[in-house]
Amino acid sequence: MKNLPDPRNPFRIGTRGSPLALAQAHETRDRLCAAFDLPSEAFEIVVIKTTGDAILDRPLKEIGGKGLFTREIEDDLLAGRIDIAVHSMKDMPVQQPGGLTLDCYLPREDVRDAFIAPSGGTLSGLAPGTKVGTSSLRRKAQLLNRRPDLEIVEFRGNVQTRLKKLEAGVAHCTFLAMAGLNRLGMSDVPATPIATEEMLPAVAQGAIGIERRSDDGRATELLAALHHLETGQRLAAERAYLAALDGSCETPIAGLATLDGTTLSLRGEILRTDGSEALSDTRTGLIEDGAAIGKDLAESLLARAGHGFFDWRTAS
Ligand SMILES: NCc1[nH]cc(CCC(=O)O)c1CC(=O)O
Repeated sequence: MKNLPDPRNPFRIGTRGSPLALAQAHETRDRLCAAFDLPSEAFEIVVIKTTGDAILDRPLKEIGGKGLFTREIEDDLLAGRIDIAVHSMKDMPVQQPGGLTLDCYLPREDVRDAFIAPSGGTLSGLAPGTKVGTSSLRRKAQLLNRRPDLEIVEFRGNVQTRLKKLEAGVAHCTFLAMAGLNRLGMSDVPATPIATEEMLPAVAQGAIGIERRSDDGRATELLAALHHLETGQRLAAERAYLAALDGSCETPIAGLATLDGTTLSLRGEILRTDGSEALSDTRTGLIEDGAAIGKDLAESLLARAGHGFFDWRTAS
């Protein structure tokens, strides 16, 4: 490959500044160094402060929802201030702005949610009225669906902030993605993984995506060497499902694709925000039909839900 980055002309990797985002950017840099036998100085990690990082005291859906953490990074990418942007795919809208391409995924981490209770206890053993901290509409609805007797406490901030809130007694327990804990190397956190049959994760949970300007030939070549095929195939189905559901941060939606030989299975769940109703189903087909499987599953769930399933959106 001609025109490889070098320390005098480093390739700029844009990221948010949270510890998890930085870990993901470093993983991206390390993989690029290994794939092209380059020194780490050939890359520069550029930290971008986003509005979502600055506002910590309000629920995400009030300040702009999904895309809030990524729009400003995408502006820097379009303006040429960075060469690629590293994202948690779980936080990415299904469509990218014109001029940008998102088709490079790193190998997916553990997709499961984890139950975190520093003062002990199990998820099934929680006493009625226990305070559970989460700001995720999906986790809140899934939990209330099974345990309407629990109390949900709004809980934003990065992994470290949430753990501090638990210590301070704001809530008794919380949920975090295993992927985040693993990528941060936080094996000391008392985390119990929850089986996906028990709590279906968010679409794209555990996957890192790398975005580039569509016309940047160098970035296209560099990222082609990093792309993980199976992760891309699973996300194609999950994101087609999300797109057909018109999913945003404001709707409790879960979805997970798994591969077995030439077959892809996609399980999806949609819930009323208060947890009073949950609908789920699974579709299986050929891996290359992932996008159609996603759309088909979404449409059948929406048909069962009927008009008004998500109507709380206009009600409050
Ligand atoms: N919405 C925040 C967010 N985005 C991605 C992750 C975790 C890592 C991942 O799923 O890749 C988290 C935190 C969490 O849910 O615990």
